[in-house]
Amino acid sequence: MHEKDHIFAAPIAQLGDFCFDQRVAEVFPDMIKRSVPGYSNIISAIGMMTARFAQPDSRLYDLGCSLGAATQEMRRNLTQPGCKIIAVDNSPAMLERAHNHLASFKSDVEVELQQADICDLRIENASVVVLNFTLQFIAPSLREALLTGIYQGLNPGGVLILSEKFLSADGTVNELLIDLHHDFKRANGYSELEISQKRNALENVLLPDTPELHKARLARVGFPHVDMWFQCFNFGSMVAIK
Ligand SMILES: Nc1ncnc2c1ncn2[C@@H]1O[C@H](C[S@+](CC[C@H]([NH3+])C(=O)[O-])CC(=O)[O-])[C@@H](O)[C@H]1O
Ligand SMILES: O=C(O)C(=O)Cc1ccccc1
Repeated sequence: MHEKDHIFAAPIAQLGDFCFDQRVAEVFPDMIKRSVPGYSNIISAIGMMTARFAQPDSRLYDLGCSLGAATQEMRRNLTQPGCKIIAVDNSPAMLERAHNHLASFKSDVEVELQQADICDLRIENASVVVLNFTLQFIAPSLREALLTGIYQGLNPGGVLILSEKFLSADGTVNELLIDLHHDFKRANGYSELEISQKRNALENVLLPDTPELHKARLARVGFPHVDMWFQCFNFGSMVAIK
């Protein structure tokens, strides 16, 4: 059903920056499953946390929704009345496919798809906010303002689920985790060329922070309860509760 990711399989003479265009959108489910250790566990847990944290008559946000995998899991696990899921991405190719993907499931929950820059979005009356591997693509200078907006838009008792690729503060461990991630990609059928070309394409685009920086920043914007709930190699997910 879904296409296999061969985007970096042949040598690319002028390797530009990685972007979420139509070619990436077409192979995205395969790409993310073979590239992000723990991705499917994190998606399941987003559903479980939705079941716990969704408040009646509130909004749930999926920021940088891509094809809507997290949105679908939130929708499937939502039991509170009067809720609406707002799924946002700035890539038209992703949003078009998210629309088709979400339309293929039956559900009574209202989902609003928005093409927008999440940094320009006003978050309101939120009980659940998901940033599933999206903050890492936002310019570092804009990250704190985005998180401040999320904190302010969350209701008391609301949750932010923040999944990211991390940098380890210890250089030796950092190298180990990156090597293990490359082993994971090899085991999933990616060649050395695919691994190195994608790494170069992501270099200026995906800028990871350390877990320590994430925690300090989440505390600074106001979250009283913050911790990592999952990590596999240099990928993981944090929870922040208001
Ligand atoms: N400023 C921005 N505004 C809106 N969207 C953006 C912005 N910058 C990047 N994006 C979007 O963020 C998404 C990041 S992918 C998320 C996976 C998904 N959450 C999943 O659970 O499957 C993560 C990855 O590919 O590693 C892409 O769709 C971008 O278009
Ligand atoms: O593939 C990688 O190296 C990653 O860091 C994960 C990823 C997954 C999908 C799009 C961009 C980055």
